[in-house]
Amino acid sequence: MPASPDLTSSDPVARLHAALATVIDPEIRKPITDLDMVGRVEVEDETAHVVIKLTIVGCPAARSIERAVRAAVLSVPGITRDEVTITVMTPAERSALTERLRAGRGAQTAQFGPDSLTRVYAVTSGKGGVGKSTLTANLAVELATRGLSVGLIDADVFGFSIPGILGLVHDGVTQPPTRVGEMILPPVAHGVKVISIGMFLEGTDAASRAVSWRGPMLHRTIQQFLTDVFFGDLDVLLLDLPPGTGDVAISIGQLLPQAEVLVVTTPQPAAAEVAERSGIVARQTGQSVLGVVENMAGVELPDGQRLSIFGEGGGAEVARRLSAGQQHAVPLLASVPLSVALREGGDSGQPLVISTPEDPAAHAIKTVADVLGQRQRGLAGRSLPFTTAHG
Ligand SMILES: Nc1ncnc2c1ncn2[C@@H]1O[C@H](COP(=O)(O)OP(=O)(O)OP(=O)(O)O)[C@@H](O)[C@H]1O
Repeated sequence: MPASPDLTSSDPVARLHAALATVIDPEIRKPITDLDMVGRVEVEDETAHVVIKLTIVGCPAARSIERAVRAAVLSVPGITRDEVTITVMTPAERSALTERLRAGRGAQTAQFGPDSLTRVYAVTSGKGGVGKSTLTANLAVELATRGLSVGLIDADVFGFSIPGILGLVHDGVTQPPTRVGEMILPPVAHGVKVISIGMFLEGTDAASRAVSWRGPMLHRTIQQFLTDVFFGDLDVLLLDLPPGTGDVAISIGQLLPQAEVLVVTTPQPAAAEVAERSGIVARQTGQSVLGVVENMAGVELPDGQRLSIFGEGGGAEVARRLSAGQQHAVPLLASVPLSVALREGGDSGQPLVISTPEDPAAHAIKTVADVLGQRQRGLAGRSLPFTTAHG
């Protein structure tokens, strides 16, 4: 741990360290000084000589780190020139860093176990195409804009759409995560740490990206996401599950028994039964159903008429059915109307909650975020292995 930053120190090297402590690794989201990425720091006349050790060769964040380091160095009073040398950590330094990031957690141990303070929400639906991924992505971004540390696992292995919705697909290529040894650093989109099976598949054509896996392999993939992906200290982890009641839902039940489940449905009465089933499976695997979100609900037209393409009442019906025989009623958390802006935001990688926050659909999504953002399992008061002020 570095000495506490002092930008006013009379020692120019101490001032440089203080300035470098403001540079955050964009992937790990910690100050580079906490990550042992700063090597030699010297001052000669008014020139700062700084050695930065990147975690891996060809680190995608290299450019932005270098830019931030130069800006930080030149912001120090008395420094007018910078000599920044970029090198790479030795394997020993890298594995020491990986160990520290795991904070004593063994290589094979999953994050977010039962004693974790992270709130885990699995978003499920009975049918496909009801807007589960769109809502999950918007909820994650909304929670991140509220200052929470948010991770998102796209466990919809057959229809992974989260990277596209969050703007992580460029020219048909999904931004890959960075690997540091065995550790995988998830790309960050709109403040959310995102991991998706789509990031591990080569090629841009549909055939090479089609996933047809059996249960055990799906289970291993989700398990790997929970062990090898470095999420750091999260307040909230969201999982976008595939539609239905298949293997992934059961794996999540086993791997994350404390997960609470959100059931997404359309207002169509026929969809209610299948949506109810996904909630029941979640319960059978020991998870609790937090609530129901109705999506693609009716919209008010300019002439005041209501257009309900998918009918009315499906959300309330699913909530009613899932409440039957339960000690606590399962609430209908929100009814998200059909929205062109919501669809466009998904297509352009600019989620509605930040691109058009005044849209009625954004308001409904924020109502759900109000519930998810309550920090019953938050990190407050926990002593953490890293300084969190910048992380
Ligand atoms: N409220 C809404 N208004 C308009 N379009 C919406 C709304 N919600 C979702 N959509 C659009 O509907 C389509 C399906 O949404 P999405 O991919 O999120 O569904 P899904 O339930 O995750 O599907 P699957 O699980 O099959 O991948 C997308 O084109 C999305 O932009």
